[in-house]
Amino acid sequence: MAASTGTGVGGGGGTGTGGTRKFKLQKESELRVEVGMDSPLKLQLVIGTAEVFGTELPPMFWMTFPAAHKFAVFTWHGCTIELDGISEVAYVADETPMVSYVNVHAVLERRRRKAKEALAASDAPSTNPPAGPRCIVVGPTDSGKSCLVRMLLGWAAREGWKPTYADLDIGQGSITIPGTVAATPVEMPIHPIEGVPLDLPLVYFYGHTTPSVNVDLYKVLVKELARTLDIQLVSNSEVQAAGMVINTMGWVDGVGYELLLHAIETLRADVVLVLGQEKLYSMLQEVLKVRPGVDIVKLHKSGGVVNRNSKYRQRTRVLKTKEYFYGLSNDLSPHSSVANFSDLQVFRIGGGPQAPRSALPIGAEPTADPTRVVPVGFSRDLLHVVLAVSFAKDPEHLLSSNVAGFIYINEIDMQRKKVTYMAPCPGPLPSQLLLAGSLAWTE
Ligand SMILES: Nc1ncnc2c1ncn2[C@@H]1O[C@H](COP(=O)(O)OP(=O)(O)OP(=O)(O)O)[C@@H](O)[C@H]1O
Repeated sequence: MAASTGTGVGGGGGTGTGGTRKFKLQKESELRVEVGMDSPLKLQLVIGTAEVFGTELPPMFWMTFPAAHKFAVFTWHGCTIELDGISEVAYVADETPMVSYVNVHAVLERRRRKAKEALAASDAPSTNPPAGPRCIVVGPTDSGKSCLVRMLLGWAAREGWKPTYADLDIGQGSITIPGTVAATPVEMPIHPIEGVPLDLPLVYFYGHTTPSVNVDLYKVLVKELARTLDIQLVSNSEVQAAGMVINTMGWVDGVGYELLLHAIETLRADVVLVLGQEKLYSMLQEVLKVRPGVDIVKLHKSGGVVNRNSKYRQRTRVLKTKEYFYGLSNDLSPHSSVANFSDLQVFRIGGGPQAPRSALPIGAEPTADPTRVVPVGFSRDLLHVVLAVSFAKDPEHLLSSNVAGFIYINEIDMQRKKVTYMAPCPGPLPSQLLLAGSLAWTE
């Protein structure tokens, strides 16, 4: 990708720059920015029109992007952008894959219209009603999947659709906290800083940030998510016609590849967008040719996508969890409560012997059952752990139930048998059934 560094006007762009500076962008170019690690950066659109990953910027309005944020401001027709604050990187690039991305949007748009017309014409409920496109975005880590997903959702919402956003990325997912698979309808373009507005998302708790910890559990949860979405979609033709945009993990080899195929099949994706990897594209083409009606499209990775190291990813995960309780700019006040150990029941999924040795064939070793629901006693091990509050009515349904939200364990008093926890809002918890994984965070 050719990149013309900083068409700075009266201040200059480039690396590690501070102060106020302007950038003039020609049509179909973008300003790529990496905010400094320690302080936020302000940005405003001075002239013309521009968008950040599918969401239009309001004119003459300073927006504050948090420290370490990486993004691009793209313009279809030309614009002038002003920055104020420290940027590690800020340069203008005139070669982007945006035209190919918007062409995909145009195809999805036609399919939505067709589904809407077909739904309007069919008066009797059917077991296989016409549906909008189910588009899944796949590719290795840091190939720009999440940003493409945002753009496709944003462009659809701008046309008045309400597509369903499903996020299967447990490492860097953006709907609630890491360690979950989730879905939510998107009614308006996703805010470049605040993210998806959470209008009762459907969330399943996996509890870990890598799928290899419990591959079977991950598959069960994706299946449950798909099943519940199917039920919801059938009763709402507007959402049904708008279809889905699905984000996936960047793990595309071995078990990761198997999980991708599982997701494509389980969520019945019919448009597979492969970002930035020829090998993955060929493999999927070969495997999916037996499934007619599935289009596989190869797309270029943007030259602007930034590689994030494991330290950066870990930091993002902590910030995302913190944001759940405190809000993006510390604008929420989480509530602290004390409960008796006997008031709450904590469980973990996975582990424990599957069957007693006596019930197994001679010579066979009992293996851990990855989907077994195991009670967890209160101990200091639960200190600083994030627990999910399940919607399950009883422990038998914990595996298949979605969750209402999360609490954080601040203190465990083993002598008085009391636990102090933080919840996003006051009042009793919607359920006493809690799920633990390996998600923890020290304030
Ligand atoms: N055109 C661009 N200019 C500047 N930054 C960009 C651009 N596109 C993406 N980025 C940034 O690059 C990083 C990686 O992009 P993104 O999150 O979309 O990748 P991903 O494939 O979803 O990664 P992962 O699989 O690891 O979650 C993000 O911080 C994103 O904001």
